[in-house]
Amino acid sequence: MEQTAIHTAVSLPVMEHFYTIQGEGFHQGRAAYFIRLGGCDVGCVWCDVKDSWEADRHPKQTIEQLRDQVLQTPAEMVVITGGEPLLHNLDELTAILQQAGLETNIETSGSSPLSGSWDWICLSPKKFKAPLPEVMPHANELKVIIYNKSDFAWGEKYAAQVATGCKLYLQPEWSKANEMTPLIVEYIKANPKWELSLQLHKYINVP
Ligand SMILES: C[S@@+](CC[C@H](N)C(=O)[O-])C[C@H]1O[C@@H](n2cnc3c(N)ncnc32)[C@H](O)[C@@H]1O
Ligand SMILES: Nc1nc2[nH]cc(C(=O)O)c2c(=O)[nH]1
Ligand code: SF4
Ligand SMILES: [Mg+2]
Repeated sequence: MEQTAIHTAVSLPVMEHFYTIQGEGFHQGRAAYFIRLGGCDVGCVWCDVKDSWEADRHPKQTIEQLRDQVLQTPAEMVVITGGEPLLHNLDELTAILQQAGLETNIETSGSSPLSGSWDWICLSPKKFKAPLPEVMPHANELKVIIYNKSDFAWGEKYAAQVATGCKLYLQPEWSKANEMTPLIVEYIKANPKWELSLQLHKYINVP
C-alpha cells in the first residue's frame, strides 16, 4: 500500500506581531520584529499585557506564516515574547527563523522548560512562578523588575544562579517607575555589576 506522509502544520497562538525597536535590556534601541504568543500561567499582578494570558483567545498562525511576515520587513532580529512563550515548544519556530537568517531572541520568565534554539535569552524571574533552576544558566541577560524595595535582595538570589558573563539589568515596574527609578540608580551606583533598563518604547510611544 502506498504510504502517505501526514504533515501536521506547526502553529502557535499569536496575540500580535509588530516591527519596532527593542525597548528593553541589552538590545535596547535595535530594530526587532516581535511575535507575542498567547498563554501565560504566571499571573504577575503588574503584568503590562494581561490580555495575552488566555491562549485560546488568540488565533493560531503557522510558523511559515510567521516567518513570511517577518521577511516582508528588513528585520534581522526576532523577539519571541508573550504571554509566557515557553508554554509552547519553540523548536520548530526558532529553526525556521534561523534557517531564514534571522536572529532569535526570547523574553521569558523561565518558569516552563526551555525549548528552541536561541541567539539571546532574556530571563525575567517572577515571584508568582519561579524560574526552573535548569533554565537559569542559559540566560544571556537577567532582567529583574523592581516593584518595591525588597526586590533588590530578591534579585540578587537569581544573579547568583546565572552564568558568568550574563548581563544584569534592573528595570522599574512601569506604574512605580517615578518612585523606584531613583532607588535603582542608587543601587546600581553601590552595586555596579547591575545596569539600568527602562521600557524605552513606553517613553517614545511605539509598540
Ligand atoms: C510581558 S513579559 C512577556 C515575557 C515573559 N512572560 C516574561 O515575563 O518575561 C515581557 C517583559 O516585560 C516585563 N514587564 C511586564 N510587565 C511589566 C511592567 N508593568 N513594568 C515593567 N516591566 C514589565 C517582564 O518582566 C518581561 O521582562
Ligand atoms: N518595543 C518593545 N520592546 C519590548 N521588549 C520586551 C517587550 C515585551 O513585551 O516582551 C517589548 C515590547 O512590548 N515592546
Ligand atoms: S510572566 Fe510575563 S506575561 Fe506572564 S504575567 Fe508575568 S509579565 Fe505577564
Ligand atoms: Mg512589553
